Amino acid sequence: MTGTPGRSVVAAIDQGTTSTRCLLFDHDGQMVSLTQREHRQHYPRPGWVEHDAEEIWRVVERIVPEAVRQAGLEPAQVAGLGIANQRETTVVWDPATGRVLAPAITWQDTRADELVAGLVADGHAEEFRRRSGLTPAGYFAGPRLRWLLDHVPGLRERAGQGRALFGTMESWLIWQLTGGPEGGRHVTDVTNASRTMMMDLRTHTWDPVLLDLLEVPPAVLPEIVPTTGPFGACRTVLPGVAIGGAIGDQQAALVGQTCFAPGEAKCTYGTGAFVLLNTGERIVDSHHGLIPTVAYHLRDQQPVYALEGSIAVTGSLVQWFRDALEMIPTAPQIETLARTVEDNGGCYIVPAFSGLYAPRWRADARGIVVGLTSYVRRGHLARAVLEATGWQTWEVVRAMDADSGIPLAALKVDGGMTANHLLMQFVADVLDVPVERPLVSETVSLGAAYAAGLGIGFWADLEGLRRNWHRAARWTPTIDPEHRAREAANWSDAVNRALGWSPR
Ligand SMILES: Nc1ncnc2c1ncn2[C@@H]1O[C@H](COP(=O)(O)OP(=O)(O)O)[C@@H](O)[C@H]1O
Ligand SMILES: O=P(O)(O)OC[C@H](O)CO
Repeated sequence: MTGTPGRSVVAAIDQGTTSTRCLLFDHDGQMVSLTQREHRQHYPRPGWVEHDAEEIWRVVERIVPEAVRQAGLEPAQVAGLGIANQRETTVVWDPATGRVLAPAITWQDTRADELVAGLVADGHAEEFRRRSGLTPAGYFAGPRLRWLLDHVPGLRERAGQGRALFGTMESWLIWQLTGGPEGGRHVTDVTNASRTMMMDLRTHTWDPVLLDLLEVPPAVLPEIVPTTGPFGACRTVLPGVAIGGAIGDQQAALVGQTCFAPGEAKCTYGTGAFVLLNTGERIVDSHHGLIPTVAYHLRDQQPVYALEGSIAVTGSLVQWFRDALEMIPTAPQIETLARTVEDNGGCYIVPAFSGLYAPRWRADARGIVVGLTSYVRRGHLARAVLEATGWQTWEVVRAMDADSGIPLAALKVDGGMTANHLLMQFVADVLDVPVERPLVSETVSLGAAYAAGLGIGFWADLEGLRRNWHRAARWTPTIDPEHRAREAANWSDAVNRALGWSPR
């Protein structure tokens, strides 16, 4: 065993879309304690989704010491801290006061779509693709920063003078943890920076041409560092504890699932769903709507890349079914309701609430329910809600097979929705590959802990971590291929009907 004697655990913060968790892991990757707290979601206009970054920081200040206390430990017994975060969510703050200068614009927010459409219409799409690897979309952080610079009074002037800082959530938290206005470090990890449309995917530096196109002053940007930092040590919350790693949450899940070899893939089913395929040192240029992205970069090693299919709406459709339509009292009860019927009754739901992300990237799509007849019951709708997640995964995996030339052999899954057996069986059926869930379902936190632990020498190498992965559940395909083909055709037809919706 490596690590410092007396320091027996690594702490991980998983700053997610709906809540923040703090987990402590021991050397075998076993969870020692967990604390969690939700934060508020703000929907000031249709298509806008905001968070209060100060509220999230207060949550972190509270839950991290709680997790250490719950484990019966002192901060001095924590070997290191790792951070995983919701990606693309854009924060701007005042370095003198540590106060935010605007609400954080989250990754689900569509307000930058128009701006991106303008950049594309002006012929800049290829430039962004060539340099950042990304097909321009309002999903990425750079366009959101530009929106803020254009709309928050005085922000552009402040930014040019170094009186405003930009960061994604991990950057904001690291700055606070390392001292805030008293010398906090303004850094971002490379996996998060690769989601901004401002970073050169090969050199891992801010690209001056893209900054010009987005009219972003360099003074506002954090320094890009590898996944394992250096980030410095905490001056508050866990004083003296080294921040050993920071990583976007979907990349963290890839690490937590130990998908370290090219060809290994995972899908995390939370608010949205994110399929990541490890492509090793190769950047795979997508022709089918996927995102080449940095998977992780361990200091002094070659960066590892991934191909990603980002699906905006999966678990949030279940939430909508629960809260807006009041069809079920709790999310897990969707499975009970769906099991009251044999099939979807001819009904399909395309949840294009934020347009459609991968592989179609159509900002002009909106949600539809098709195939309604008087035969359709609530149970059929519940099936259609769950099947929407399966078919969206199918579209992404098909695109991945085409782009990478590596047909998927199996899919490792995690996230809140994987508690749903009906859904996981459906995913195995439509993908026609086995689907596997690990014993430690908190893979995002585990991945953040692994990043931190590798950064500080608590764990020696990636390969050793594979021994910590244990299978808890496996679903294998059982569907009749002809039935699958018919249903796939119906789904594709439904998606086509969701495109190009532009109400007057
Ligand atoms: N049994 C279930 N069946 C289907 N969906 C579920 C189930 N349990 C939770 N969910 C959905 O999973 C999501 C929560 O998963 P989680 O991994 O915590 O998400 P996030 O990290 O995005 O906040 C919610 O959107 C919820 O609707
Ligand atoms: O917080 P999650 O799990 O919903 O993940 C959000 C993604 O990182 C957005 O790209």
